[in-house]
Amino acid sequence: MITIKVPCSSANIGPGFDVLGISLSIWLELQVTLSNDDTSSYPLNCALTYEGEGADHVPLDADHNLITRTALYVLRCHRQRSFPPGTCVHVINPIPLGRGLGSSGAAVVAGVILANEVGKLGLSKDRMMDYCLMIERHPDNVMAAMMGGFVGSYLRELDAADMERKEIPLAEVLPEPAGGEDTGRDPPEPPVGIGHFIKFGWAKEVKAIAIIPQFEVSTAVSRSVLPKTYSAKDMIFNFQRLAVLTTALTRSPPDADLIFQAMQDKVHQPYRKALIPGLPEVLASVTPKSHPGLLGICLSGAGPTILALATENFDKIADEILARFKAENIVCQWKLLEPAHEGAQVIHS
Ligand SMILES: Nc1ncnc2c1ncn2[C@@H]1O[C@H](COP(=O)(O)OP(=O)(O)OP(=O)(O)O)[C@@H](O)[C@H]1O
Ligand SMILES: N[C@@H](CCO)C(=O)O
Repeated sequence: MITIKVPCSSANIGPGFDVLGISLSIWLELQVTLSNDDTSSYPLNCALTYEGEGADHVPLDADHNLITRTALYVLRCHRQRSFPPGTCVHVINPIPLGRGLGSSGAAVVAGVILANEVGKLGLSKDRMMDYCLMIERHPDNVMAAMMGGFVGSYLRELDAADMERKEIPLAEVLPEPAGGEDTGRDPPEPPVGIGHFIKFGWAKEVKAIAIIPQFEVSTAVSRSVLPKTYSAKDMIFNFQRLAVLTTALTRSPPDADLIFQAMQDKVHQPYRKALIPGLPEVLASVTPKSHPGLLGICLSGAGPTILALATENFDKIADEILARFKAENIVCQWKLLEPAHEGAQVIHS
């Protein structure tokens, strides 16, 4: 059996919109077997089963599921028209969908690795990232999920021909149904080296409290409310904090006042409050003074999950945030998470 494990991730960490991501300890798992079973009656030759978050509505045929559609894109770029006969994939997904914990990023990373394994493609993690970035076009979640830990990344400026390939509409990269219009043509291959990254340190005492509301905000909707242009003042506000934050989070013991201020943001959070009732009040509800141990608080990815970084007092910090959401009639669960420094893993057994 081949086991593929991909961590969830929290993107932005306040000022680092589309730049920063941290992978965290909730793991999407694929259990993959290549057997003599006849899978020819399944779409694309792949028998897919699923348990966990999204089990009641995630598509379960390989033609429509994000993980297998992603895998098929990579296979077709390598002139393999479907999965090898006898492919069975069981998905175990504890990552809540559409909550800002990188569920789609994990699914895309898992799909690319699935293709690499069943297609015996021998791609490096760096090259697999290019395929991920053709699908999830902002690098923060996929880079953290693939590489692990606290990661900063940028997309390289591509030359005109590569840029054209990179900007091919998503519907052409990832048609749905995936096998619906197999024209026999190979799909657009990604340019090489689209995204570059660096792993930052992470002070060992810093843990992540994820407060997860019981409603979904799709990333596409949450991006559609953002402005197209920003004032120099707001950009400089974020740049100043971003530069300080990436080092502040490596220092032991962490400086709570420095980190709290460095996690403020003027680029995405203010615009997303319309989608997340009570967001400004939640973000203002805990400070290092009111809740010792708290380092900083922000929206996780595109929301609605709230990420609070802290060294202690986890229950009290979570209780306060839960109470603020409750005042808006929003029920949440919360989890204490650790960084997943290893990133995506493949285990052969
Ligand atoms: N395990 C999975 N299997 C199939 N589809 C999935 C899986 N995980 C996520 N998806 C798809 O991705 C969608 C959620 O992606 P979306 O980008 O909106 O949110 P997110 O990735 O959870 O949050 P964020 O990007 O803010 O961290 C789901 O509605 C579903 O279509
Ligand atoms: N940087 C992205 C992360 C969500 O996928 C955003 O905030 O829209």
